Parts: sequence; structure tokens; C-alpha cells
Amino acid sequence: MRQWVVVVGGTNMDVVARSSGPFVPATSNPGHTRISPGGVGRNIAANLGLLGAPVRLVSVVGDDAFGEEALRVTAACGADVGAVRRAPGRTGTYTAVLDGDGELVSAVSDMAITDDLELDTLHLDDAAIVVVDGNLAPAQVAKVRQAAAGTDVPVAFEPVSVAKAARLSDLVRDLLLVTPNADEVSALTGRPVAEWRASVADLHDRGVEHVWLRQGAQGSWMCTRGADPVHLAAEPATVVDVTGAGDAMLAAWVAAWLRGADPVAAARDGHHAAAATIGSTHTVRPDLADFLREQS
Ligand SMILES: Nc1ncnc2c1ncn2[C@@H]1O[C@H](COP(=O)(O)OP(=O)(O)O)[C@@H](O)[C@H]1O
Ligand SMILES: O=c1[nH]cc([C@@H]2O[C@H](COP(=O)(O)O)[C@@H](O)[C@H]2O)c(=O)[nH]1
Repeated sequence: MRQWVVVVGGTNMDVVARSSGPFVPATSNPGHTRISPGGVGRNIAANLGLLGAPVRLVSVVGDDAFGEEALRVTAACGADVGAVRRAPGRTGTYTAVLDGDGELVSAVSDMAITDDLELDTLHLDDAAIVVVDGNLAPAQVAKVRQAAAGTDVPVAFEPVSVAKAARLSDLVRDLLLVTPNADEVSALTGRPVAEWRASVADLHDRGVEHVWLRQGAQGSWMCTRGADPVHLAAEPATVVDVTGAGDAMLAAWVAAWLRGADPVAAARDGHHAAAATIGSTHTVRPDLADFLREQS
């Protein structure tokens, strides 16, 4: 039976340092640092596991202690990590600095090992949906798309950043869902940022069913082909740490979609999950399911 979510993407160890007060550049700011597993693909899989969805992560980690820890924590969230490759070398890292308000100041991601992810034999016969992390290289995304098309499995795509969206723009077509912000949708279509509505229409023309346009604290627009766009407000939240909000949001949408929810109701769950995540120090909040239950 087709019931699995297959998430294909990166796994990192995140080093996230939050300054105690206003961040002052080029000096040593007092603060607090946490080290915990991250990576867009791995975060989505971990959140889905916590929400009770049958989820398999297809990823790669190094043969180091970070890789061991990332696998252990992700499995403890309920995700199947049997298809995560352990390659010789160091696990990917994401090193971020947050200001005293929990907002991102700057970050460096070093995930060269993700290039070692071979996707020639991606088995999707039991998959209900495939989620693709935009950190993958174009050739890897093309392979996932080919496998999904071959087994008729819908694909959701997380663009990650403007630079990454730009290099994958040709591959963003015939999707169930894509989740850009206005800058990323502009990178996908080549239109000016202000013309995001026209960009959304372009993506619909390319066979994308749902474009979920994110606007940070301003909420999001769920734009479904052939329907009027629906605006969803972000929930009021005290920002503790913004890391991983977008990943939790997408995971909650997929979990709701799997249960048969319509795209707007699923997006509401997504905003609950984002608020839960930014309101906690965790990149993936262990009590996410309890939090969503209380909201609904
Ligand atoms: N300052 C904020 N206040 C309230 N909610 C926020 C804030 N920043 C982000 N969010 C929530 O987190 C979601 C994801 O944030 P966004 O910045 O759009 O994506 P990403 O985490 O991928 O950069 C938003 O849609 C919103 O629900
Ligand atoms: O180039 C990248 N930046 C960031 C991430 C990951 O994204 C998460 C932060 O997500 P968000 O941008 O939604 O806050 C972190 O766990 C980090 O490891 C990544 O995989 N690749």
C-alpha cells in the first residue's frame, strides 16, 4: 500500500549560537550555543515522524560522531533512517548566529557530503508522496523527479534559498506543492519579486498544483491552480529561535494532506507548527504533536 512519505535531502549537525543581547558584529558576543541535528530534509522527516506519519529519510551522513548522533535522534523521532547512507568523511554542518531576539544574523552551511547521495535506485513503490529538499544538486533532483514520475508519486519541493532555487528552476514543474517566499519564486520564474502573483501563475502553468507562498511574520498565501488564493495569518509567537520553522511548516502540511485535509486546512496546521518551532529552542520540537493537538 502507498502510505509512506519519502523525504530526500540533507542531514546536518547545526551549531546555533544565540547572542544574549543585541548582536554586535566583529566582537565576541556573550550568548548560548546549542548543537543538534538539522538539515532541511532531515528536519522534515523528523517532524513527520513526530506527527505519526510513516516516513523514510533518504540522505547521507559522514562516518563521524555527528552522523551517528543525527541518525540516533532522527530515528528517535520515529523516522525510518535505514536508507540514510554513511559515507566516508564528515557530516554536513550548518553554523548560525542569532541575535538576542532569536532572528538569524548570518549562517554558513557546509554540506558537500550531500553530493555523495546516489539516487539511481530510489524505490518509491510504497510512497504516497516524495518531499525534495532544494539543497540537492540539479542532477539529484532530476533523478528523484524521474523516479516519482515513473511510479506516479506526487512531489513536494522546498526551495531553501534564492541561489538554490535559481539553479533548480527548470526542474520546478509538475509538482503537488512548492513552498517559496517572494524572492525564491522570483528566482524560479525570472520575474521581479513584486510580481509574485504572476510568478505563481507561471508555476501553475508549469503544472504545479499548490504554490504556498511564505511571507515570514506576515503569514502565507495558499495558491491552488484554478482557485482563488487564500491568505493565512502567521500565529502571534514570541520568537525564541527561528531555525527550522519552514521545515516544520512543510512537514505539518504533508501530515495533514496524508490524512486527507484540503490544502488550506493543511496550511493552517503548517502555521501552528511554525509557531511551535519558533517559540522553542528546538529546531525540531519533540512535543510537536501535542502542540498541534492543542491548537486544533
Ligand atoms: N517573526 C515571526 N513571528 C511570527 N511567526 C513567524 C515569524 N517568523 C516566521 N514565522 C512563522 O514561521 C513561518 C516560516 O517562516 P519563513 O520565514 O516564512 O520561512 P523559513 O523558516 O523557511 O525562512 C512563517 O510562515 C510564520 O508562520
Ligand atoms: O544551506 C542550508 N541552510 C540551512 C539548512 C538547514 O536548514 C535548517 C534551518 O531551516 P530554516 O531555514 O527553515 O530556519 C537547519 O537545520 C539547517 O541545517 C540546510 O540544510 N542547508
